[in-house]
Amino acid sequence: MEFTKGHGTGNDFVILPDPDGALDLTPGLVAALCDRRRGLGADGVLRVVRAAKHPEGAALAGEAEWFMDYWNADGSFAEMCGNGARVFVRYLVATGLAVPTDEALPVATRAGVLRALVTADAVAVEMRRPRLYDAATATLGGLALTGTAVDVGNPHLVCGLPAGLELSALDLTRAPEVDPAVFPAGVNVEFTASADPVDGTDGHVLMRVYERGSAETLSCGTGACAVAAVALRDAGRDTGVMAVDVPGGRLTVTITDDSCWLAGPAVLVATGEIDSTALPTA
Ligand SMILES: N[C@@H](CCC[C@H](N)C(=O)O)C(=O)O
Repeated sequence: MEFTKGHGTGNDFVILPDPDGALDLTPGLVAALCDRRRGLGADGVLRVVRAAKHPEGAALAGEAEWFMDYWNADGSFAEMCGNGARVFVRYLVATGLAVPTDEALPVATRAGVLRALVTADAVAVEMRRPRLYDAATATLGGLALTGTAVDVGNPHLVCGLPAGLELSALDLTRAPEVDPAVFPAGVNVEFTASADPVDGTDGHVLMRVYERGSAETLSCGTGACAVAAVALRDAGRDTGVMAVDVPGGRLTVTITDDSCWLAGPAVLVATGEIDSTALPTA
């Protein structure tokens, strides 16, 4: 099985080319590939399949040639992955499966068709505009933090830290507890602190994330969009440009009246072949 490994601000993925949708990708195989000791190791898998050849992509095949079949490291599905989409587009362009033009490149996902713009240093994707919809609590080792639930195609809970508590003090080796009635399908939880202004932006936020299906990661693109929307709301604004610093680097989120662009580096680091018979079995 051929693979490429890539990452966006440290959020890393195994990319599996499967243009005709022939691969029997199972939750067990995904979890084995993402195993950091006995597999390749990754936060998730991106299967590159023609939209027309994937049951969830077929309806979008008229709008986008390629479908991003995204899986979390534990073998569960997610509707959307912002960094995954950026790395997916980097792969399409690097392998010649798509040719970048001045026009934004469409990509089909479980959350609909997104558009991407590619430069040498960055890939920007237009995400769904974040929708802030509820207040909810995350509890972490006895610390209860109230935050804002946000829909970015996938579910998020954004919790600001109280004054005096550093992001680095949080223990994210365990999942934060959340109310399953508010998040019946689980949730990605972002913890945030504000930071000094960055030139060319309207605000600057630091964030750590515990991802549904992947545990703590170095970055989460949809999470950055959710965090930016909450920070803008807290500043009394609906639109603006936010720098979001994650442990793996910096993402820039630009929210307008009708769009949300997520931008940052997207890097391919290796290509090779996997001996799937040597992977741990589920
Ligand atoms: N890392 C991603 C989000 C991946 C999906 C998430 N774990 C979920 O289950 O919703 C990103 O960059 O957005």
